[in-house]
Amino acid sequence: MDDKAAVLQVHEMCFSYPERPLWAHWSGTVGQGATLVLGGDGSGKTTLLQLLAGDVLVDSGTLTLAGVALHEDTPAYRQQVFWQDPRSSALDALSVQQWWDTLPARYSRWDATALAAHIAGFALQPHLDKALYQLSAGTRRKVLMAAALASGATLTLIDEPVAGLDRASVRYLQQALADAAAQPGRALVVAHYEALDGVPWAQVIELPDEA
Ligand SMILES: Nc1ncnc2c1ncn2[C@@H]1O[C@H](COP(=O)(O)OP(=O)(O)OP(=O)(O)O)[C@@H](O)[C@H]1O
Repeated sequence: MDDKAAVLQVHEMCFSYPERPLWAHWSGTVGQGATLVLGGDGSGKTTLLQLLAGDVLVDSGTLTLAGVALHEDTPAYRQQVFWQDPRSSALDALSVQQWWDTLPARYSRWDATALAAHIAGFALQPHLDKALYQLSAGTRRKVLMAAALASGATLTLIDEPVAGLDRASVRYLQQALADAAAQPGRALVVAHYEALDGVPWAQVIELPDEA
């Protein structure tokens, strides 16, 4: 990819867990549009999203998002990222609406009109006053993805988007991802264990299976 078109540049990234090396001097770019991270169980998809988010720090190497280097200005880098681990319990006590209400102050390009469309598209209206811990895994994912898509964040990271989703929601997600990916200057990175049809992927990053 032409580096000038890159939203995110990764240079010489190294990262290992104890006894599990994952990245050794990897360089690459993520451009505008939708990127699929494809890999089986344990291949490192979630870790890659955490690294790109600046949530887990690289052992060495640099990540630069829209001109901001993570190691030089970590808050400014993270400010441009939407990342919410679907397995985290950090938001559990909040209702869906309470959590969403915190987000326009956090994301300068938050799109309330898009959120209203995602509520309808994912059939979330009956769940807005429920606490996140009360939601099924599929509904919780839809709540996270509605926020991710509406955030307008320069880099939006989504892990395992279709787990627990009904067919109508998967169809809506494909369309909503395509629409978000068409927004200028926006990169969406989606991790999934197999190809996800119906999304115009600009790029695929394939991870080798766990040895
Ligand atoms: N905190 C950790 N400490 C040590 N090893 C870890 C840790 N988190 C993940 N791993 C290991 O790193 C590898 C990649 O894990 P990761 O969760 O990133 O993969 P994944 O592709 O998202 O897998 P899955 O789809 O099963 O969640 C796996 O071998 C996993 O066991």
